Amino acid sequence: MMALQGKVAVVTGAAQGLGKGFAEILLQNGAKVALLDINEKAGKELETQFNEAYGADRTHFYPVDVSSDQQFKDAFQKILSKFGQVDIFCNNAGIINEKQWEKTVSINLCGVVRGTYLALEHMKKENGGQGGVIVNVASLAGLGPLAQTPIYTATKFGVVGFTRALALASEVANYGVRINAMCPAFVRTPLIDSFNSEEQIGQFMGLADFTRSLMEKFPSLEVEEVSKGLLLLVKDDSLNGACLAMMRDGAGLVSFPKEIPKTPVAL
Ligand SMILES: NC(=O)C1=CN([C@@H]2O[C@H](COP(=O)(O)OP(=O)(O)OC[C@H]3O[C@@H](n4cnc5c(N)ncnc54)[C@H](O)[C@@H]3O)[C@@H](O)[C@H]2O)C=CC1
Ligand SMILES: CCCCCC(=O)/C=C/C=C\C=C\C=C\[C@@H](O)[C@@H](O)CCCC(=O)O
Repeated sequence: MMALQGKVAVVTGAAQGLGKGFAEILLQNGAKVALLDINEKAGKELETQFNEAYGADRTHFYPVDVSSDQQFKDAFQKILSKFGQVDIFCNNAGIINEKQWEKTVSINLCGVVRGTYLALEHMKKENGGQGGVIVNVASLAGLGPLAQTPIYTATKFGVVGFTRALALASEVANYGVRINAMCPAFVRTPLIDSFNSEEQIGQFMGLADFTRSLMEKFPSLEVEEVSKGLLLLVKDDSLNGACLAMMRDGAGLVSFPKEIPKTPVAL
């Protein structure tokens, strides 16, 4: 089990919702945490709140839009200057916007790739790094489709595929870095109200009742429950390439088939 005392973590989308919960559980377990978010006001307020609760200088906020390569790189350098190292990197920032779908891809998928490559470059043993762990936040919609949000679904499938491929690369090439994904069902944060917003859902607003019925099948989780899942993926040294599915009736590591199950067809 990885001990978190003295480790340095980075969490994107940390100003509210799941990111805030992830940052807090890492602080509670002894890590120092760099908070990254596009929302400067909420981020700075959270920095003050966390430093008061967990000790001065345990947390620092960096304003970053994860769709900007430059902002991400600049912030990473500043984090290294302040904290000296990065051991844990949680790519959590994500949005739902089916109308501005290229923006959604740039944040939800490209943002995860940007953060992961920055972290990997620093952590990889072949670069003289100390190893570490990366956790990418996908969704249950990265394992099965959410009809109302095809672009969001595509980005989350992308996060799962990217995480699994890179985890395999890390194992084969011995990077010394573990890369895992989280796939929670609905979680009580401001994001779940998106299904009712024409601005975010656009042409798929007619499917709101379909999402509502899915929410009855998968009742909302609390941020604190999902945060325990992050802690498991960070601490358990045996987990690389793991996808943790989380639902109200239980959490579990997803078993992916070694062979593709298929029904034969005549060609
Ligand atoms: N709430 C839910 O039901 C579920 C959420 N997720 C995923 O969890 C992650 C976090 O979502 P929530 O906390 O629910 O959402 P949220 O909307 O409450 O928080 C998202 C945070 O990300 C920040 N953010 C947005 N765009 C950004 C950008 N370009 N650069 C940096 N920060 C940015 C926001 O300012 C906000 O602080 C997302 O990746 C989401 O897809 C996964 C499954 C379920
Ligand atoms: C519109 C609000 C979205 C909030 C953010 C989010 O990512 C929430 C996802 C929640 C659930 C997605 C579920 C998708 C499920 C289906 O594809 C289903 O077939 C998966 C089956 C899993 C099972 O074991 O039953």
